[in-house]
Amino acid sequence: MKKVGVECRNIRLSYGNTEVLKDINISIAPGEFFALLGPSGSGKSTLLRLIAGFNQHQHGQLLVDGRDISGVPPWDRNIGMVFQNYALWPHMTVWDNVAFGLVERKVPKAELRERVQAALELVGLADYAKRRPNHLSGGQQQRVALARTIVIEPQVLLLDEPLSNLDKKLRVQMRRELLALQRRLGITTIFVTHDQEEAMTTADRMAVLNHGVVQQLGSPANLFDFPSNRFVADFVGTMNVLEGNVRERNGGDIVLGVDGVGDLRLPVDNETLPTGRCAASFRPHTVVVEAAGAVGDARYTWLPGEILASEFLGEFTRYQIRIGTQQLTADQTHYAGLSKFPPGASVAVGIDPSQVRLLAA
Ligand SMILES: Nc1ncnc2c1ncn2[C@@H]1O[C@H](COP(=O)(O)OP(=O)(O)OP(=O)(O)O)[C@@H](O)[C@H]1O
Repeated sequence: MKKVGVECRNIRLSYGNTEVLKDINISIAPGEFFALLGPSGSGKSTLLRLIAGFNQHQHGQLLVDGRDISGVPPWDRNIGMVFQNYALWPHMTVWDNVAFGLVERKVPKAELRERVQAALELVGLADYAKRRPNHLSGGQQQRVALARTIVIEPQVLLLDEPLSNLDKKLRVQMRRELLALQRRLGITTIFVTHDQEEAMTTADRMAVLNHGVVQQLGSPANLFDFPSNRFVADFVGTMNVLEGNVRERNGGDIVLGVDGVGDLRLPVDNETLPTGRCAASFRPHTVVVEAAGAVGDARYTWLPGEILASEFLGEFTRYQIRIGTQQLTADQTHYAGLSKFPPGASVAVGIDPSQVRLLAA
């Protein structure tokens, strides 16, 4: 099957006076697994439904394979969508659910049988053809919904939070299956989720949406390592933020006077030398915690701190630490027998300047 690209050009959509999508520009490559990530109400489902043809934008263009399909009804789009609640027909067997789209399209019987069988095999449900959906587990129902969509051989597959009804373990298993299936079929896929882990583990690239605006678009690693603003930094993973004023510039370095803490010397990219008020942002796993007074690695900037609280999460311990008048989070890898710092302990907190991103405050 031909792989097609999907492009949103200057798309705007309003419900009454409320602008829900504001000038969306996204270009998805043929065969790409693309995630739309954002909090509740950010406009993810509205955009997905717009691509499916259930919502109509008032401005801009929607191109599939270079052709503007704005105004083309859903059934003429060759786009398949899997809904959050699966939307299976409870009175029909698994077979009939999967066959439905082909019956509608008046596909000849022999071909229909072959395609339904192949779709069920693809999702590992060939032995469940005679069951009804309510006699299946959540994961199996999800697979039926996928088979039902894939069987019509859409050029684009849209998935609206397809894993959110499953428990955590099954969700992890299903997202791997989904990715493997997508790779096998090579079908351009757009996946909506509010779960950053789900987006990061599956997507080739993703867009973070907030209030109907694309905040940033890129590979998961790019967004995680180089968030372009505070919203993305906070939404994709956990981020420490220390606000302050740029006090001095020195070659490739700047000195940030962090409120209530003191100076932090940071290397910056010359082209983006910031001025004025800034936020030094860094991930909890890049922070090192040592006993107060220990001689720490010279690569780090060391600040005195006090443990406020700790959470043991198995693989690591997450500390809340007070430094000056601010608070930060530090994740320390856990090893058997390793003692932990109790609340109230004085510690030295090491910040790795190479891992700090300066963002607009
Ligand atoms: N039919 C509608 N009429 C009016 N407003 C709507 C309609 N559908 C959605 N909205 C509004 O549009 C905004 C975006 O909704 P949308 O469902 O796209 O968000 P979302 O990011 O998918 O959220 P969630 O993760 O909760 O599904 C919300 O403020 C919502 O209230």
